[in-house]
Amino acid sequence: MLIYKKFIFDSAHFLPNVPEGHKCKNMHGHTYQLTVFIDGPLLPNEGWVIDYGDLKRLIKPIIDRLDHNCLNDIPGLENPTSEILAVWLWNQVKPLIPALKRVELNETASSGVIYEGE
Ligand SMILES: Nc1nc2c(c(=O)[nH]1)N=C([C@H](O)[C@H](O)COP(=O)(O)OP(=O)(O)OP(=O)(O)O)CN2
Ligand SMILES: [Zn+2]
Repeated sequence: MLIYKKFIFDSAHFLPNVPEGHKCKNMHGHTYQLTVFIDGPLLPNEGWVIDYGDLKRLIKPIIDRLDHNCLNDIPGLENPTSEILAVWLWNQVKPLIPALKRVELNETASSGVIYEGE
């Protein structure tokens, strides 16, 4: 069974590698929405795959590194496109939650990325 939990965070960024004149060369901010999907068996006693509270406890410290910070200042996020941030989030979460199946990251209401590992 696939379950999910969403996290919202606000971060500033700019994209250093876009051409001069591209709007994303300028520092700006987004309210990102991250959805993590966990795949596992329905545990018969608990009646759940994993406690949503445990997901929050494990993932919130990662989100706290991003929230109200400039992504470009974080090692590995020097070029913080949605794609690179999704891979970075995957690499942070996967060791903590091996049952991680997918991350979905929305940068805006209309733009986002889905990553399921290599
Ligand atoms: N493939 C990618 N393209 C773009 C990325 C990205 O991470 N991956 N990022 C940006 C910028 O961060 C930009 O701030 C967001 O662009 P966009 O979705 O075009 O934002 P808008 O709010 O202008 O989009 P609307 O069309 O108004 O919804 C650019 N490209
Ligand atoms: Zn942006």
